[in-house]
Amino acid sequence: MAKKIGVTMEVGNDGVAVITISNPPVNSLASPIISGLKEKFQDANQRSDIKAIVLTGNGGRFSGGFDINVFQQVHKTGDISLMPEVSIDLVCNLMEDSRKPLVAAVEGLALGGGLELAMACHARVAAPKAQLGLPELTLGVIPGFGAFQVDIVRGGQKFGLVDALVPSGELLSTSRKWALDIALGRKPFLRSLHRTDKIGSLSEARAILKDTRQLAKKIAPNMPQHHACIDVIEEGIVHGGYSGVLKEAEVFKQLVMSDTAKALVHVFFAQRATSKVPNVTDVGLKPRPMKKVAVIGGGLMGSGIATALLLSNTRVVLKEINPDYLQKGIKSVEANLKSLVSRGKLTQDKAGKALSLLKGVLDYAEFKDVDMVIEAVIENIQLKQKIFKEIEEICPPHCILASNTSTIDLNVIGEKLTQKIAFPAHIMTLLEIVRTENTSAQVILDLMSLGKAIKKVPVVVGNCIGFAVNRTFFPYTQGAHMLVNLGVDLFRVDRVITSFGLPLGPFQLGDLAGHGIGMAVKEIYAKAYGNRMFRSPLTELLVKSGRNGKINGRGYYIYEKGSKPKPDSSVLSVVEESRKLTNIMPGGKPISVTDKEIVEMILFPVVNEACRVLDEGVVIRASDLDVASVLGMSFPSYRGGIIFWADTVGPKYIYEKLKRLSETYGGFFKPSRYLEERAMNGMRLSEPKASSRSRM
Ligand SMILES: CCCCCCCCCCCCC[C@H](O)CC(=O)SCCNC(=O)CCNC(=O)[C@H](O)C(C)(C)COP(=O)(O)OP(=O)(O)OC[C@H]1O[C@@H](n2cnc3c(N)ncnc32)[C@H](O)[C@@H]1OP(=O)(O)O
Repeated sequence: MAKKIGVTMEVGNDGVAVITISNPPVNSLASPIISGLKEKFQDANQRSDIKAIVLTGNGGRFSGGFDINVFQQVHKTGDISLMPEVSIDLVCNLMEDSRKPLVAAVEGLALGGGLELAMACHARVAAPKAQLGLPELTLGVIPGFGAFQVDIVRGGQKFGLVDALVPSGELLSTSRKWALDIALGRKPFLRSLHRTDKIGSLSEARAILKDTRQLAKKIAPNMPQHHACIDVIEEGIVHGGYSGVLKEAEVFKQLVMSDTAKALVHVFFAQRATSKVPNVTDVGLKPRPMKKVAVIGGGLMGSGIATALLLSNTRVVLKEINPDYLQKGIKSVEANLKSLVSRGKLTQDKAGKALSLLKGVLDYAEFKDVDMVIEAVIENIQLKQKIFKEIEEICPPHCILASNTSTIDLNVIGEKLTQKIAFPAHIMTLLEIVRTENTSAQVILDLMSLGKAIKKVPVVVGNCIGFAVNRTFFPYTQGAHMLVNLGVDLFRVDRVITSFGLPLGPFQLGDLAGHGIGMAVKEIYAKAYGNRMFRSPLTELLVKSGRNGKINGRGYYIYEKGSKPKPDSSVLSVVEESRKLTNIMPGGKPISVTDKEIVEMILFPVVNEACRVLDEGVVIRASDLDVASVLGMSFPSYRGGIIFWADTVGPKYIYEKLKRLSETYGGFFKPSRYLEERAMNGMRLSEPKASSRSRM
């Protein structure tokens, strides 16, 4: 059924006009909605039978904000005129300065422009679970409907953003009465843009703005929108609310066209596109409920997976090999839940309920009626094969057998099985659901549904060593090791990469993950991708010197409780030993590189491997790999993800740079066929492939 888009107005016998926004699923402020609002507000202000106005949203949601599809159109066409020039006309003239009182009845959510419309009203009545927010910064823009000109931009009744909280069933009636009370002078007729009672002196304001500018420089050095917010707030404080709204519209227009906005809007839609899997989500299948799930292995990953499942109200059977390990695993789950409670993310009551769904076992007796088994033991192929062979005899036919492996080829784990199996890999925000040629569409759908239930972002990927993320990023650490063996300071490498936007540089990341893991899987990668790997002895030497990483307080950095990691200068002797063994410094002298070259020598090989991932069809679409790089490797979202960023830099430039580097430093930098083809033909890396070669 076609969705109903528009703005309606119903006038009651009480003389109150209820104006309702309708644009499923989130009542976004698309062009027809904005013109409909202008028409209804004009009409309501002219009609003598209307004393007051209530604004609300259809379907239990007020409004999810301005239509982000318009941003995407502007980015595709470069035509900024697609953006409505409405701030002053709609928000100021027709709402703020309306002769008749306007009350917002807010249910569900009021985000971005949705919240700004509510703020332009003369009062706001909300239902208890309403979500209020200004997420524009996450899209690379700023609120463009005057939010920053209202002197209360924080949520909740306490700060005056919401005047009353009432149960959903009383929302409209309370809002109507509130609007009438304002019309009859029984409640104040407050125009936000005119309010200055909460603004201090100019000097006080300027001091706060100065500190805020310092903070913005620190937390968002690479993004313009945070600094732009401060500029428009200052404009409003110094020159008044109306000037501030005009400044917002002007700055909004500039930011919409910024690279940051293009990247963040791309990631917004890319993340939602991952839910669309051809021949899985478009063939009428329904996901099956996962009522009871077994987790084998109560270590860091197993207990984390068990915790996520329990929080989604799933019964969990946690199996370990002996009572000590089992007790440790259960304690880890308890600690995970306790940490959520202490951080205010979970009530004590819900934590108790979640824990009541957990059962620890030492054998497979409880596996007879499980809907799924997730193996989360150490990365040992024989052990994994043995476990799956054992449980295949016991589990019911419909049961999904899954592994948490982040590296091992699934066909190898499952080679001794007769059953069809599927394997979700790493559980973080990103959930790579890895499919083999044996995995049915139904199982994929079940896993996608379970992934969403445990608040992850599922991305369906093909089967190869490292799957999508770890495969794409294996050159990340190796490029850094090459630079250090070429004489570049390792702490400088980390600083440059964090300045680029990754939260941790490659060396600090290695400390965090633990260097033992890297060594355990090194041979698996060498067997699969050896012809293009840089083999560095640095990790082995580091571990041999007693430095396993954060886990034992020392790696490349020193880790002391309560303080930030400190570079460990004593590690440089280990680095020197590695440099002697690799002996790759030209003429025995350290190379001289710029910061830009450090970024290129580390991330261009990653782009190169990403091209091979696209070429082999390991992902359905390039934007899935962007999402996977952002959520799985913390690649900066404001650069759009690994492929989006590479297309911004330019495939030809990357290809030529890699070609020159490979002539100097060897096969690690050798451009892939996919990259060469696209560079030579002037094609973007994200353009879908013509051929259908795929691992899916
Ligand atoms: C000549 C030119 C002059 C120019 C001058 C400029 C003047 C200014 C004019 C513009 C003023 C701008 C005003 C405002 O300040 C700017 C904004 O409002 S920006 C948008 C702010 N809102 C958001 O960021 C919210 C984004 N959405 C979400 O966070 C979530 O979707 C949700 C709302 C919390 C709902 O979450 P879920 O229930 O999980 O659902 P999904 O996320 O899967 O979404 C479902 C479906 O809806 C689509 N969608 C969601 N939000 C929007 C949106 N704001 N616009 C369009 N579409 C939206 C989403 O893509 C999904 O679609 P599907 O995948 O199902 O097709």
